[in-house]
Amino acid sequence: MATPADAPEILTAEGNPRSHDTPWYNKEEPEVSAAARKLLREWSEVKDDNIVGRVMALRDKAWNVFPFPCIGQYRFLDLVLPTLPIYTDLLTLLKNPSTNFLDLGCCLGQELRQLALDGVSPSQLYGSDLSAQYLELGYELFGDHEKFSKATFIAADVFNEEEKEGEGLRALEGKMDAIYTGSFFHLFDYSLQALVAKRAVKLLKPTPGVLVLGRQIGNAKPGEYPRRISGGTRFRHDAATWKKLWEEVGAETGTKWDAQVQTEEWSGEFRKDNQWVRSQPEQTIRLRFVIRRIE
Ligand SMILES: C[S@@+](CC[C@H](N)C(=O)[O-])C[C@H]1O[C@@H](n2cnc3c(N)ncnc32)[C@H](O)[C@@H]1O
Repeated sequence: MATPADAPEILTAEGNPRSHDTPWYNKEEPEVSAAARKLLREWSEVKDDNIVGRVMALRDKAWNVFPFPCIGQYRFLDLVLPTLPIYTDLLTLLKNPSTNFLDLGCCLGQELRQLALDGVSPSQLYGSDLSAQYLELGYELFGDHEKFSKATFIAADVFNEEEKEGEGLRALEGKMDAIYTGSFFHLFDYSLQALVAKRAVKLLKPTPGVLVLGRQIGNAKPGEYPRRISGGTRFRHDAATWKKLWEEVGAETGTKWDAQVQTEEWSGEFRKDNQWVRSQPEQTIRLRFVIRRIE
């Protein structure tokens, strides 16, 4: 497998990564998608005229927690789960009140709010993130402390193996029917991704049919690529390496997984000072996936 450690990163964060001059901090107003507008209007009862201001103010608070490109570029409003081919079936599954859904690395938790708007009971919805501040900012963005109080949010490090029984993510082990991971695996190198996948296997009910869903950035030339903010690398998959990781995880956990993967080319361009700027290495792709336990 290629390891393009010398692959050019088009943009890096130099100096203070929280500076508003960081390449992926978009100083312009967000173009809020129709789907995100609908969610903010119908779930959060925000008036149309107030949406952009609310999103910009919230983005700056989230940026100060950690300057992820998805925060700087307002991608915390992306609603990807409803675009997965399995979404209608997922809603049908979650009509059963004994089923549970976890968004792992949920950040502000927009996908969970969409599920609730689409009729899933908040008591079946779980979100987890390293940052308690992001979880709190999610309540602030969606204005739903009360309305969403039956949902469960857990601030936890997915790699923390020291949790006591009944605490943190450990409290959810064996309880989930589906786990969503949006722009999450791609934060880590290959060996850490394998650990996340094994953690997901533990969090799911120990039975065929359970699902791991998500999206992430990859590369047609799969391998380890340098991180832009902190040191180290993150592994960029193509469909074949992503499937292979799940084969390996299956072999190590005594399970078997069918991975359906869609890929598309993606330049990762964004608006910066009225220009389009490339943010990702050559041959970057986006992957959307539905991974189902079959044994
Ligand atoms: C790029 S954001 C993606 C957010 C969201 N899933 C989405 O699709 O919009 C990645 C999220 O993973 C969280 N994260 C990073 N490392 C983590 C860890 N070790 N354990 C749990 N969450 C982590 C970050 O705090 C951040 O909210």
